[in-house]
Amino acid sequence: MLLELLKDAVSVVPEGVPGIIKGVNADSRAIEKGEVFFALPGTSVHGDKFAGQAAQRGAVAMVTDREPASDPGIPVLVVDDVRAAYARAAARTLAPQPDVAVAVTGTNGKTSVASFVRQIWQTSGYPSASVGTLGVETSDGLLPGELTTPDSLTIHKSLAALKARGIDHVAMEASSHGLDQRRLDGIRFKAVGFTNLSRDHLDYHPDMEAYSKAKQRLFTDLLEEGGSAVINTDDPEHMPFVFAALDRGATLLTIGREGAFFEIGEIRNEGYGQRVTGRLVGEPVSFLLPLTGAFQASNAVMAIALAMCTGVTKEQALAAVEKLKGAKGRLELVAEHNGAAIFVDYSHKPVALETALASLRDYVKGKLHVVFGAGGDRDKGKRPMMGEVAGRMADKVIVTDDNPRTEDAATIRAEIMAAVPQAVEIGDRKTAIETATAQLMPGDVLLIAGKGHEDYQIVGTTKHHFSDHEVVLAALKGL
Ligand SMILES: CC(=O)N[C@H]1[C@@H](OP(=O)(O)OP(=O)(O)OC[C@H]2O[C@@H](n3ccc(=O)[nH]c3=O)[C@H](O)[C@@H]2O)O[C@H](CO)[C@@H](O)[C@@H]1O[C@H](C)C(=O)N[C@@H](C)C(=O)N[C@H](CCC(=O)O)C(=O)O
Ligand SMILES: Nc1ncnc2c1ncn2[C@@H]1O[C@H](COP(=O)(O)OP(=O)(O)OP(=O)(O)O)[C@@H](O)[C@H]1O
Ligand SMILES: N[C@H](CCC[C@H](N)C(=O)O)C(=O)O
Ligand SMILES: [Mg+2]
Repeated sequence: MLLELLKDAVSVVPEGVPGIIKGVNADSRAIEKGEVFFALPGTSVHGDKFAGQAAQRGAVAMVTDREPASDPGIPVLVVDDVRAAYARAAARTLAPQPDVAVAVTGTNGKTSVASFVRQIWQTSGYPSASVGTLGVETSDGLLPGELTTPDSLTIHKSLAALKARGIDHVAMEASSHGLDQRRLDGIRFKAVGFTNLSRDHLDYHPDMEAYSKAKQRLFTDLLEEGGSAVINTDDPEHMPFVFAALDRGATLLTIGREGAFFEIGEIRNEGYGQRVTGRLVGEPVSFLLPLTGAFQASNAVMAIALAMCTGVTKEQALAAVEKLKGAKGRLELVAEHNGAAIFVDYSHKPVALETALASLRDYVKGKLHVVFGAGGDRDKGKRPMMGEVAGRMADKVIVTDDNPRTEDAATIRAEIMAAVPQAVEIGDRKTAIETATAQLMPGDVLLIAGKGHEDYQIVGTTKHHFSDHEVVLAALKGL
């Protein structure tokens, strides 16, 4: 790997760096001989603390954003935005990447939209992948990952592997953490999308404006020149994204009830699916979406727009959405029992929970039940908000555990229960699900919210195997 490649990422290459470098890494524990160590300002510690270890393991230089307190014994280069430099260096050293990348941001719907874009591309004849909360997915299967937007090095290793397999189309989820931490800065997107903005992650971002600004980076900084921006104008927070797109000189495609690119007209339930009618660039269109919940119509329309920005025709896109499969655990009908329906959903934020419960109300002839909790070591403000939503939207509420992590699980439950005192508290998630399923009467609907695709419960720092799907099916067998 030529040192030349680094020059794109940093303005001046320090004296003494050899002509050939092996690669880049921001983790001193994983540095290999011949690599350049990027010392990043972390949320818990600054990477420069580990410069000595990096040098000892064979780093040939260090790039960072402040003068190190002590001489690490290797050349040091100080840059303004070392996270961005790291992302660009990772991109250059691991090039090439797939030719066509699109990304979607927003509080809810990213995983669904990325998956739908991948499926539309695939059905239209483009080998493709999605990268996000579920991991890296292709038509061959899923490689699970840890983060929604992985770190730059992981992303570029994945992209390089996809390219090597002949995959040239990739749809990515851009989380606010990922955007703020520049994890995607080495990628230029041909099209980007904004779904919606509501409360989440205020443990990380100082306020909602900072949270929105982090998401706007996708439009202001990462969209390639002449690229396209798809915006859901049904969301009240969409305007800053329109301005960001216009500032960038992007082609603007609006979708929603008043969308100019796709105007959503009527959405009518057909069984657990729905018939969507509207206008695509003024022309009347209609498709049968085999998914539950009006929010999925919005996600599908966004995916149609992103796919059409990248070579898919209107006819291909409309045919492909009729075959869409929902992302695992996104308002997924897991079982029907005794005339009642049981859904698993990944709503772990107030608006998502409200959206899921509102979507299911259409199917309730008896009572709407919900079992949910809230994650530990995450935004605490969400807890009473989710409690309030459940109390208002459901008839029977059970509050349980959802990844308490290093927090006291009973305290998390109490913070939810404060806003929904009529709820029943059952900490053990398995018992909570068993109790709820045993209560179901004909015409009832049960929503098990928060975990979706997850197959674990994190208590302390230990991941225990736990799947809402498995517990539901086992509980029904016992009834
Ligand atoms: C709060 C947060 O976002 N942390 C992420 C961040 O870590 P950090 O930079 O703060 O790490 P740090 O521990 O302070 O260390 C600073 C630097 O020192 C380096 N280091 C550290 C120790 C050592 O011995 N040697 C060493 O070199 C680290 O590699 C790092 O470069 O950067 C790391 C590498 O990219 C991430 O793995 C890590 O994600 C943690 C595990 C995490 O839980 N993140 C979640 C909150 C997250 O990012 N979630 C979003 C949103 C999900 C959603 O949409 O709901 C996601 O995209 O998944
Ligand atoms: N367009 C939407 N509007 C409102 N709620 C939605 C929308 N799409 C999905 N949801 C709700 O949000 C949940 C998560 O959906 P999805 O995984 O697609 O979103 P995400 O943005 O990827 O979430 P995360 O930030 O956890 O990665 C769904 O299970 C559903 O309850
Ligand atoms: N990517 C999300 C996942 C949350 C899922 C939920 N089950 C929880 O643990 O809170 C986050 O880190 O906030
Ligand atoms: Mg996601």
